[in-house]
Amino acid sequence: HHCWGYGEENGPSDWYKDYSLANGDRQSPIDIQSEQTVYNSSLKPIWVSYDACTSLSICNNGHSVMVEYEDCDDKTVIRGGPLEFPYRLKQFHFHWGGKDSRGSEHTVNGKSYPGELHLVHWNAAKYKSFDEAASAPDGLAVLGVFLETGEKHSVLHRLTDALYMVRFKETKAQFKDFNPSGLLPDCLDYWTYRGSLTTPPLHESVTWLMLKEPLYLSEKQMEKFRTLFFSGEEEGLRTRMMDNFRPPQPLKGRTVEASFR
Ligand SMILES: Oc1ccc(S)c(O)c1
Ligand SMILES: [Zn+2]
Repeated sequence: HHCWGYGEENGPSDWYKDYSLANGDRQSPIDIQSEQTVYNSSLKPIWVSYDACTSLSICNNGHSVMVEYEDCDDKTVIRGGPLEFPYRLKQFHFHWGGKDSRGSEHTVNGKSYPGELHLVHWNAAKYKSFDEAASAPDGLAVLGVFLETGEKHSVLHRLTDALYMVRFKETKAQFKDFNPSGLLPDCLDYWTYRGSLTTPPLHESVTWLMLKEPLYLSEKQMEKFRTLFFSGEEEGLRTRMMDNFRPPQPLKGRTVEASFR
C-alpha cells in the first residue's frame, strides 16, 4: 500500500483509486471565473478573532508544512461571511510550486499563483472534534490566501526562517505565539463556495473563503519553501517538497459567490 502524494505514481490523477470522493460533486480546488461569480450583497464581512491564539508547533507531514493551534476553546475563531457558526482555527499550511508560474490550488480566470495558504477551521458549535467535523458537510471553513512574489513579508519571515527545523517528513518543532492574522491582506474581499479538502481523504466538508487579495512575499522566502523535502531524513532518495497542489476540479453546477462588486 503506497501512500498518496504528488508524484508520477501517487499523484492527484491517481487519488480516485483509493479515495472515491475524488470524482465527487463538490471537489476543490476550482478555477474561479470572476465574470461567472454572483455578487451577494447579504454576505457579511469575514470577522477574524485570532488575538488570543495559541500556536503549538510547526511540522512537516510529508505533504506540506503546517502550524498547529490549541483548539480547546473559542479563543481563535473566524465568524461572519456565509458562516452560521464561529469556526475554530485548527492549523494552517501551504501549497506551492517548483517555480513561480505554478503552485496555487485555486486559479483565477486560469491564472495560477506561486502558492496558496490554507487556514483550516472547524465547527465546534456543532461537532465534538475536528475529525468529526472534517467529514460533515458544514464541518470546516478554510480561509485561502494566494501567495504572490513581491516585497519580503515580515510576519511570514519568522515562519520561513523556521523551515530549516522541519526539512524532513515527520519532523516537528516548537512554534509559539504566532498570530496568523499578520498573514492576512488589508482587504478581506472574498469568493465563497462549497467544496472539499484538496488532499485525501478529500472530504466534502469545506466552506471555502478565498481572498481576492494575495499575500506578498519575496522570491527568497518562496525559495525557502522549496528547500523542504517530502521524504524522511533516513530515506535514500531526497525529493524536494514542491508542486504539492491539486489542479482545479469540475464545478459541477456550483455557484461561486462574491462578497464584493
Ligand atoms: O484539514 C485539511 C487538510 C488539508 C487541506 S488542503 C484542507 O483544506 C484542510
Ligand atoms: Zn490545503
